[in-house]
Amino acid sequence: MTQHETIGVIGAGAWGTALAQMLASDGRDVVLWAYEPEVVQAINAEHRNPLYLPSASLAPTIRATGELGDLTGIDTLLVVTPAQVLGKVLASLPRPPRDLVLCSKGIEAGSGRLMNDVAREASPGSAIAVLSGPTFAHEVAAGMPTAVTLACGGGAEQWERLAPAIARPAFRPYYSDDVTGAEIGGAVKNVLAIACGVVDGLGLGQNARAALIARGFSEMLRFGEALGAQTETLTGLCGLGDLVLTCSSASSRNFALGKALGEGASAADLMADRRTVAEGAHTAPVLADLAEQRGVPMPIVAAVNAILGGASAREIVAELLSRPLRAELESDAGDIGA
Ligand SMILES: NC(=O)C1=CN([C@@H]2O[C@H](COP(=O)(O)OP(=O)(O)OC[C@H]3O[C@@H](n4cnc5c(N)ncnc54)[C@H](O)[C@@H]3O)[C@@H](O)[C@H]2O)C=CC1
Ligand SMILES: O=C(CO)COP(=O)(O)O
Repeated sequence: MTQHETIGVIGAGAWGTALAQMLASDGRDVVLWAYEPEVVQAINAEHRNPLYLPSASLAPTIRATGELGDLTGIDTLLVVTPAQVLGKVLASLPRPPRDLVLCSKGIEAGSGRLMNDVAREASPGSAIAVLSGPTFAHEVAAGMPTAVTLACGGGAEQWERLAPAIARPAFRPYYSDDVTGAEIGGAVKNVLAIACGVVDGLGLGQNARAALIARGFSEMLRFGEALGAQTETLTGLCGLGDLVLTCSSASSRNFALGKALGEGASAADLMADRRTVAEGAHTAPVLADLAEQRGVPMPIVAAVNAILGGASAREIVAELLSRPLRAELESDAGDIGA
């Protein structure tokens, strides 16, 4: 039997646990770092993660640990913490690994940095890749077919190392070298998924949701262009693909958060004491600031930010609908003077 390299996964929420299970599906050893001691205990004793992914039975070759030092000597580490703690967790690694594959979706509050910039500083010398796409954790854990963008900052040479380590029969990575684009797709779609949830919660119908997806995608493209992302990256799995998935299903925590807001729940109540992460709620304020600083119009992102800040969802949607009529494409704006 082929001797596979051991892979490490940092973060045993729903997504880290699902990725560990997918990676272990060829019989390889996976070391999974978990933040909570009870998660370490449950995975090692019962091969389950009742806190974050109760539906999955986990492979016995997944070994959980609470010690980041246990990842020392593993060349490939997938990083799957919430975005806001990624830098802190990586800075606690005793030694930077050869390859870091970032799977978290968000922008750092305060600094406005994408995760690859955060990781570069926290883990100097590691080659950085970004894995992102339409990937509900429970489906990946169940072995259902899934495709992702694997954007390799280390180019084709890094892809040659990572693709065989990560691909499985039902898990297909597609190569890209656009790390910035892959990250922007995942971060922005979370905020747009909240918007679609709000529209659903308000009962505004499927036409409105489709309009939000299309106009939200324009915002993603504009922001991506301002930050140097390739448009083609954002039209792929990690942009449009993930946007369509999370804007259409209450399996998305971001969509579900938006739906509850649309139904009238208060943002403060919904965010208090929540165990699972809805990254869009953390990304919206920093994304709205970045867009404003760079002069990128992102009215849907601004609307989500306002609702998360306590504004009435119904009033904010009414404001969005009363904006002046304009050209759909910026390239046509000059024709009608708008
Ligand atoms: N769940 C999914 O289907 C997918 C999630 N993602 C992304 O993966 C990242 C992680 O999300 P999930 O695994 O879903 O999380 P989750 O919502 O299932 O669990 C929360 C996670 O945060 C960890 N955590 C809480 N406080 C922490 C701290 N101070 N330090 C370190 N870890 C802490 C918990 O241990 C747990 O791993 C997010 O950025 C998310 O956007 C990406 C693709 C799919
Ligand atoms: O990113 C995801 C699927 O690709 C998961 O979305 P949620 O974080 O909204 O559940």
